[in-house]
Amino acid sequence: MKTQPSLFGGAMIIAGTAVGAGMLANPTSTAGVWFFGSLIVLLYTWFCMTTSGLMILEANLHYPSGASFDTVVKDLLGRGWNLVNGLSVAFVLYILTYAYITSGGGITEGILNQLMSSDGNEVQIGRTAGSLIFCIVLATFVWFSTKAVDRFTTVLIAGMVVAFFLSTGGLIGSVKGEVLLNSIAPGEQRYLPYALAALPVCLVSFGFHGNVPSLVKYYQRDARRVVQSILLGSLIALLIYILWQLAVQGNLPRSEFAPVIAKDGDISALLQALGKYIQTGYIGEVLRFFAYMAIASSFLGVTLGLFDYIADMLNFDDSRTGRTKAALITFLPPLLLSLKFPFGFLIAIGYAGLAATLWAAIVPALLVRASRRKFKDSPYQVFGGNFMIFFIILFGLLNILAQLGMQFDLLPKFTG
Ligand SMILES: N[C@@H](Cc1ccccc1)C(=O)O
Repeated sequence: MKTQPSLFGGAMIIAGTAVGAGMLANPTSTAGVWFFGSLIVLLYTWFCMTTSGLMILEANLHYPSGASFDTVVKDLLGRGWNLVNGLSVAFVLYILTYAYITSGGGITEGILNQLMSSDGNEVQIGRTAGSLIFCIVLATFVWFSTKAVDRFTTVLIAGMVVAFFLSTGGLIGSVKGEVLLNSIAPGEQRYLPYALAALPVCLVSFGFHGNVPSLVKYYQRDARRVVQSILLGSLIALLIYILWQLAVQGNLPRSEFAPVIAKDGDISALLQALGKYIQTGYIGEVLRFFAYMAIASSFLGVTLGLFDYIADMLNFDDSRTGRTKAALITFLPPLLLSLKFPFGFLIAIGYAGLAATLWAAIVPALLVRASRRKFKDSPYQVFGGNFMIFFIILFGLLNILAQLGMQFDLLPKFTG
């Protein structure tokens, strides 16, 4: 008898994918609604994104293992939706892979330069080498197997958790009530107008949905296991985001976010601004390490989803040749793009949000509606009936509204 992979492994794949670049931008994008508002936005987004992940599972279970979006959407919603969905999935996964290679490549370059340089002998390997090394090393795990990704992601997340608690532990110790409550702050006193604008970045930070079909295969269609790992994985992400909000928004006053916002939420700008309020010498180093682990584990999760998606769509088998072909189509385009345009991280995350709303919120709800009509019996059904379908579509529409509102400057913009 084959033994089941552990629950922990699946939860790690989910949490590893979710916790990533989106999270690093959360405190800045929620500066307008500030701490309590951000808790509400985070909880709402967590609930909706977890539920939509479960909806993908429900629809997926009507199809053979390994069937991913392409198969399921085409059958349930038709060719038109499948085209829209396929384009938005590919767009999000590819552009995130690109974003991870640019930022992960930059950090790799920095670390290797530091390691190989000695007094009087400065080594500069360059951004291209950094990106190539980062991408090739991680891509090898994906090419090898899902199990290898699971193992390595677990190691990365362990490192990430340690770095996270070391850095935010220091920050949480110095949280000040008046900063957190913004009670003696000068400047802008309104919060509510900025609630909508906080949604899309939070949506990106709870994105893991490309991995649901992979998990169905991984747990050999054991629905209970997949549900548990989606719940556990997304709860871990939620917990980490709340602590992160507390660490940042409890130290850096709301009125001081201006320079960070001016730099599009750049993480080093954030650390610099924080530096005026606490001692960030070692915290800065550990936070950089944390960001690196977060980016690497998201890279693994996202490209695993993309890899399975491509293999399913182009009918590549699980042989060495099949996997090599899928790997080339997965990694080569974003790698080449990142070598040509090495600095496009934040712009990429922005576009990812809009496209992700479509396939990670709206399409899952439509899939469940269609599959409940088509199949009378389901091995698994998401709670909440038709109301939940409506609730998730509303969430998606609010996000699209927020994105468009920001694009066309129709929403009030918090500038610190
Ligand atoms: N949650 C990931 C991004 C992501 C979005 C959608 C699907 C998969 C991953 C991050 O914050 O980095």
